[in-house]
Amino acid sequence: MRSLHIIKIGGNVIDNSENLYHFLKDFTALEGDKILVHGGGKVATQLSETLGIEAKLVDGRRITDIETLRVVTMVYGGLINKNIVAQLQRFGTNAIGLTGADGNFIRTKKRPVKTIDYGFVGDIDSGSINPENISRLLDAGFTPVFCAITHDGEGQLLNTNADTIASALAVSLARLYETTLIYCFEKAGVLHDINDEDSIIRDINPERYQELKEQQIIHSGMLPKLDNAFSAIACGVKSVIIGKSDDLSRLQQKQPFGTRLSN
Ligand SMILES: Nc1ncnc2c1ncn2[C@@H]1O[C@H](COP(=O)(O)OP(=O)(O)O)[C@@H](O)[C@H]1O
Ligand SMILES: CC(=O)N[C@@H](CCC(=O)OP(=O)(O)O)C(=O)O
Repeated sequence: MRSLHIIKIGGNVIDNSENLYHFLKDFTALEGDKILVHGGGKVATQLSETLGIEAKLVDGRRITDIETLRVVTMVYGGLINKNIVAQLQRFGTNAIGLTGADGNFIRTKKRPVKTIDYGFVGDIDSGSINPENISRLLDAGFTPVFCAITHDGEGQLLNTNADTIASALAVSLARLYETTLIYCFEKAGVLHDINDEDSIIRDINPERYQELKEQQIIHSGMLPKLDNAFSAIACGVKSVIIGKSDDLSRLQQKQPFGTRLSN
């Protein structure tokens, strides 16, 4: 089975042009098939506020009314995606920038209204992704770069969390590839003390995860990231790593890199 790396970068890396430059250079140097997934929540929040549209997030998920959908489509599908693609092309990666609507790669369902109406937010289910289609792109020599925009198949674009997209792609492609999912962000990994970059927790299994949650060592944005990560492992993804975008080259050099999750 061929190996595949699915790497996700979040808003704090994208927002810092120097960090983004180094990350994309190291991403290019990584050998073998690979897919990049990017968020950009921080940039979307900044632009919303500039435009006088209040940004509302509940449990890390953006309430996406029609105005906000316009903003995130422009920011994720346009500004950030095309900027990343152009930079990758400069480094020699033949990147192709995609929303989930392009090629019908990721079809989602609008989140049903329960206690909260999230608006135009799309949830991924088991039929959302066709791995054979994505595999064809990889075989043709392209490196797909997915943003956080998906569609419902009936003409409606939807906003979908980028961590969730990365995890769902990894699960779906695990049928065809030996898949490694890597979440890159601005810290060195899951830290014992969030203010101490040397306090990396090298390995976490589900039992340790429970303890770390109870001790409130892991909180906020790290909770959905780890929930996504453990569900990916449970569904056949070979390994999940959470680490700093600046340290990606360590992977190629087989040096310790971030936090590794295991069952
Ligand atoms: N134990 C921990 N180690 C590292 N980060 C943590 C931890 N617990 C909570 N976090 C928080 O999780 C955040 C990462 O989640 P998020 O902001 O969703 O990432 P992304 O940049 O990928 O969107 C970090 O910026 C940090 O504030
Ligand atoms: C529904 C939902 O919350 N979508 C996310 C998509 C972007 C994202 O995930 O960006 P980061 O990875 O930078 O946080 C949002 O609009 O914030």
